[in-house]
Amino acid sequence: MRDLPTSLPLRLKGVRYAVGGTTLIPGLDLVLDGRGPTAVLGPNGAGKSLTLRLCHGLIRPTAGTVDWLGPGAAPGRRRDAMVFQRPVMLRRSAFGNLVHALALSGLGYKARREAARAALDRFGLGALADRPARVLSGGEQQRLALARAWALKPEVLFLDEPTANLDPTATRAVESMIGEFVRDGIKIVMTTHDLGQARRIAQEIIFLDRGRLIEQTSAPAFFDQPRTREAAAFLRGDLLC
Ligand SMILES: Nc1ncnc2c1ncn2[C@@H]1O[C@H](COP(=O)(O)OP(=O)(O)OP(=O)(O)O)[C@@H](O)[C@H]1O
Repeated sequence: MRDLPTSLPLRLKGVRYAVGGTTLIPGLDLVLDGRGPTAVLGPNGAGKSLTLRLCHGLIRPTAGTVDWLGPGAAPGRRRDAMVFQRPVMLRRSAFGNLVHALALSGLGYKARREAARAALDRFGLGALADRPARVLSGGEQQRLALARAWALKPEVLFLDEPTANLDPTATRAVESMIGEFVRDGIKIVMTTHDLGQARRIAQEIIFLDRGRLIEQTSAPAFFDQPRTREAAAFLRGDLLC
């Protein structure tokens, strides 16, 4: 068990995000603390992926601020990782992909090879170590991407629809890995369209609609007694308009 994340809370204050004159996120105020796992829910186009990308620093807000406020937060210190719906694998073996990511994080030759091996073994991927990563199945690649992220020892892991293209068996395998991350003390923030998955995994729900934060609440409260008309309609499967 790792210590609780020390870089959190992460605060988005007055965040606006626009592309080419079109405002996609009009103004987002959000605080992510050590509670969780957190599921970010909302209809297509609600701004879930953009919000994760803003949190992770992949895109910069047009206005407003994104700040890590915890006692362990320090400028330039990497404390979060992100895994995408379609993982990006380099043209090398599964093991080579992990070693490469660990090299970029600054680990020396021997340490990164040991850490890569440990990550593959920990998640039952040892048999895939020498296979070219790009020929692995979608489920195997996603598990490899998660093992690669875990090997970097993030405090916070952003997952953007990690099981969107996976069959039930691969989905279960990914959810089981997420469970292990949580037990390791990693704060999970994930988007999903699978409400069953959100119920299984999340303790906190962030519900977005049209780039706005509509609700941030505990998962039981969200599913049993949504406070807003938008959330209730979303849970009923109604189109939001
Ligand atoms: N680079 C971009 N240029 C223009 N529009 C964009 C860009 N990136 C995202 N958008 C738009 O911003 C809105 C929010 O996108 P985002 O991907 O965050 O939605 P989402 O909630 O993750 O949706 P989904 O559930 O469909 O994946 C969408 O309408 C999308 O088309």
